[in-house]
Amino acid sequence: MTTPIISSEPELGTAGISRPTGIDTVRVADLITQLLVELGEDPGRTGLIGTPDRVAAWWNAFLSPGGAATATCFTESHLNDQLVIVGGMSVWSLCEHHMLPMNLQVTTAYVPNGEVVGLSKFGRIAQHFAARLQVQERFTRQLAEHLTGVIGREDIAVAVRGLHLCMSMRGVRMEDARTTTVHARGRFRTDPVLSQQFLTVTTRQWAAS
Ligand SMILES: Nc1nc2c(ncn2[C@@H]2O[C@H](COP(=O)(O)OP(=O)(O)OP(=O)(O)O)[C@@H](O)[C@H]2O)c(=O)[nH]1
Ligand SMILES: [Zn+2]
Repeated sequence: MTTPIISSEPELGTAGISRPTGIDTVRVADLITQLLVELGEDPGRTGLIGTPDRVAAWWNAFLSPGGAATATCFTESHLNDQLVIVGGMSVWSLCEHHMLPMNLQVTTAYVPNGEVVGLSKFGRIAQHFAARLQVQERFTRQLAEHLTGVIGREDIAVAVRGLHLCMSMRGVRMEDARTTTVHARGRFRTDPVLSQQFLTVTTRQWAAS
């Protein structure tokens, strides 16, 4: 039987936002020691002393990066037709098929309607959804769906450009491959001008980076 590439749906929509944080670092360090042995290494040699603890600490930090997926909003009653694009955000996640890093460059956009969202929150929310074993497409959708809840309307667009180490440092070994995913909702689906403005700004930012 073929294993589906996107095989699981660990978190639907905005559900599961308060994921349990913290792992058993002692147990994880012990497992890393076992892995080193299986890989033919001597976990007691000088260079590897402390490695299992460091790896366990890294997993702990990766899975619970701090910062909730909540957003601070400010009333701006006169603002109801401006396009706000926050780009240049870069987060690291782990591909769930190979457990190798993927770098995700994220651009988000929305149209305020009497309220603006604190800009840093777009980055924090992106970090929140990156801090797990992921696939880029699911990350993109989770971010868009969560932001829809934050602004209380559907007028959200998210574009992500991914560099997958499983595709560049191993396997097919294509170092320049980049994957682009776009999730447009509300007016970003129905208004071609808005959609075009979003894509133009996004692609210009990516070209410049
Ligand atoms: N759609 C999608 N695929 C991904 C993502 N990250 C990794 N993959 C792919 O997951 C697939 C796993 O394919 P498999 O055939 O099971 O694994 P594999 O033999 O290691 O495949 P190769 O990478 O081609 O060597 C690969 O094609 C990866 O490129 C992602 O974020 N989204
Ligand atoms: Zn992979």
